[in-house]
Amino acid sequence: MIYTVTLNPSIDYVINLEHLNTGHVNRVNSEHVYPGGKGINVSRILKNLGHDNIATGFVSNFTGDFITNSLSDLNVKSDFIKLDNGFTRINVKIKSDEETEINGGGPHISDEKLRELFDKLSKLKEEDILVLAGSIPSTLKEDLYEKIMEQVKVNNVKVVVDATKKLLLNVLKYNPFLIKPNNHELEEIFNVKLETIDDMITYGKKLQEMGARNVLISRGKDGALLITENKEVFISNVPKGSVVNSVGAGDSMVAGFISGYINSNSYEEALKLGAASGSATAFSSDLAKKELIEELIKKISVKRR
Ligand SMILES: Nc1ncnc2c1ncn2[C@@H]1O[C@H](COP(=O)(O)OP(=O)(O)OP(=O)(O)O)[C@@H](O)[C@H]1O
Ligand SMILES: O=P(O)(O)OC[C@@]1(O)O[C@H](CO)[C@@H](O)[C@@H]1O
Repeated sequence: MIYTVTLNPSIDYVINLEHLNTGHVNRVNSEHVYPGGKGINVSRILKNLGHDNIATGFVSNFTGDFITNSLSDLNVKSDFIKLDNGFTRINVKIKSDEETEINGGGPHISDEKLRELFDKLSKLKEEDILVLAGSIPSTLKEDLYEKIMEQVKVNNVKVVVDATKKLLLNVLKYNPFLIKPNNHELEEIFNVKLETIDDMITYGKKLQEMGARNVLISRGKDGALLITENKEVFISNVPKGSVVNSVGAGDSMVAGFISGYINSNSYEEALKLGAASGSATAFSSDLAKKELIEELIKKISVKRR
């Protein structure tokens, strides 16, 4: 089974407006709400691609109910721990001349509730895949992903981590199966400017030397590159299309990669399906549907470096 953990889910409130005038009242042209948070997005795309999975993490209050109800409507299995304080955050995504995001802080998670999560994860087995994705609420310690990995490593669970900075660096010693920084996160981690693909490969390989098995570097509209545990490097293009909403493109790429890998056992195919899924979400108002992913995969070309 595939499990996704979203410690800090969100309702994504996506609004479109001509132009954002800060300091004034703005009226939207259209508005949508989606269950959000990186792990939840991964779960939704996995389900769209035909993989049963279980989304877990913490939810709270009426906004948390929206998350669990929406996932149930979408036939995505979930097993969230309910908090009795605060509320699941609402993240505002403004689509205007540019994309602006305002992400909420999220509720406090007590030690007792954290223990419940650890209990759940202790039951995972070697054949399971665990996806740890997104930020952790500011009230939790930065070593949480590390602690989770330490626990599941005992059972040889394959772990995928999509997180930034210290959160990511700290888990590398537990040899995650896959990490997916974007090129900006890679720059931030090493405090460098990455001008060329070769630069990105050099720094991606450093993350491998620090313990990651496979490193997928997403580059937004410029595609992606993959450095595999077999020391191969693959580079993917992006298909042509108009961008509607790139929120969740990275999560879709992670889900597509996992799906491609499960289906074919080939890293090259995994990258293809990951790239098609990322672009399909960028070209959709909500997360990508299977039909568009299947159409776009025909336009993905992967080159070996
Ligand atoms: N504008 C775009 N046009 C076409 N494909 C895109 C675009 N943006 C993203 N993609 C596809 O999705 C993949 C992931 O996107 P990106 O690098 O933006 O991830 P991310 O920064 O993790 O995104 P997010 O945090 O919004 O989910 C890219 O590697 C690319 O394949
Ligand atoms: O605050 P975090 O956890 O870093 O990111 C949360 C978030 O921006 O990520 C997803 C897109 O990747 C959205 O669904 C969600 O609102």
